[in-house]
Amino acid sequence: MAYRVVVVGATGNVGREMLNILGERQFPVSEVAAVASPRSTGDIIDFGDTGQELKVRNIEHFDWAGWDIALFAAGSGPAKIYAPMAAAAGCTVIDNSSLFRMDPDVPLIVPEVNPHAIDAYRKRNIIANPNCSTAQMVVALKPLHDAATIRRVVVSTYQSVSGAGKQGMDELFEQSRAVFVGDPKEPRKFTKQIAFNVIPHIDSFMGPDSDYDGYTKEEWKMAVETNKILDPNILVSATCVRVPVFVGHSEAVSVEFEEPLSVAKAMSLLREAPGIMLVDKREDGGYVTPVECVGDYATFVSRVRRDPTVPNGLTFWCVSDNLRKGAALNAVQIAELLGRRHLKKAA
Ligand SMILES: NC(=O)C1=CN([C@@H]2O[C@H](COP(=O)(O)OP(=O)(O)OC[C@H]3O[C@@H](n4cnc5c(N)ncnc54)[C@H](OP(=O)(O)O)[C@@H]3O)[C@@H](O)[C@H]2O)C=CC1
Ligand SMILES: N[C@@H](CC(=O)OP(=O)(O)O)C(=O)O
Repeated sequence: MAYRVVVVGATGNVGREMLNILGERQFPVSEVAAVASPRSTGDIIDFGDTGQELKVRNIEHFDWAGWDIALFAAGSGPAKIYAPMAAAAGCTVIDNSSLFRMDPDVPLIVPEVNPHAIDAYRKRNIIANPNCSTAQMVVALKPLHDAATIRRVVVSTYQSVSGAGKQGMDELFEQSRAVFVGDPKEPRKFTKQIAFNVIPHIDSFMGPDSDYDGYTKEEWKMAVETNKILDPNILVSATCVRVPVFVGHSEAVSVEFEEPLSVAKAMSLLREAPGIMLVDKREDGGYVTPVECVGDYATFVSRVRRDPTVPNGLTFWCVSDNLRKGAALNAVQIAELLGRRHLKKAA
């Protein structure tokens, strides 16, 4: 037995990676539907490297009955309309948007960190996938938190333009060319020039009624999602920055613990932890950069060192493919977890 799986937003950056990863991991599918907006109805796309082609279906006319799992990567607007529709028809939704993440009746899952929380999914038949920057950070924090209890995290992100979808990638490409040939380089998707620049602004600004006044929503999401996934007592202060990299988010993470944790112990825990690849040689090139993580499943951790400015502190660098662990891979891992723990339909 196998599942009937819908990929919503199948023509986008994340949707295409979902199809790739379903194929790569040989997820047990009996049928896959590629669904997107009416703009792409009838387009033909590949089901990863399986050799199968899929004709894109219009979400507005899609019949959710009889489908087992829907992986949504179309943003909050379509999720608000269609995820409850799919869920009510008996199709379990795994949604990549931020819409349901903080809903107390919707589990927010990173399988390496809080797999058991998935058991509450039946309340709404919806499971949320975290923000891309949160996902890679909590995978790295989990083994360290288990060993020495994290009190506070200060993180700065270096987020690639693919986090802003196809339009973000096109803007970096076109602006880079425009800089060289002297054409105008007006920002469209981003607030300022992204080519050869960095922008300390991702998502909207939080208002004065919030504890996070002056932070952006991306920075707030990193804090509250870490609390929901890992531990509500961890304090998180994030600064999220868009950088001119196509794929791969990087993070400089400083952690304060309740208990002492040596660099050697932290490295040994990270080496053994699921989803982590420790690459940490204190020499030229002994660390991972975003272009090196593209297409990989792992969250790469490098440059682990003691933070001498606090009693029990460590600082590290972490890099991951935001379209994979930050979105599509994590969603497929959730589907695998759901299958193992609840659906039990596949062989
Ligand atoms: N990129 C990332 O790192 C992360 C993304 N996400 C989430 O995934 C979503 C998709 O991201 P990404 O793939 O990068 O974005 P893209 O812009 O590359 O793709 C958007 C996809 O959504 C589809 N879509 C847009 N509007 C509708 C609609 N009204 N009904 C049905 N489908 C629609 C598009 O279809 P069409 O081609 O027909 O327009 C396309 O397939 C994001 O909005 C976000 O919620 C979450 C975490 C990380
Ligand atoms: N905001 C992320 C991608 C994303 O879509 O996040 P969210 O699903 O939390 O809105 C980025 O720009 O890199």
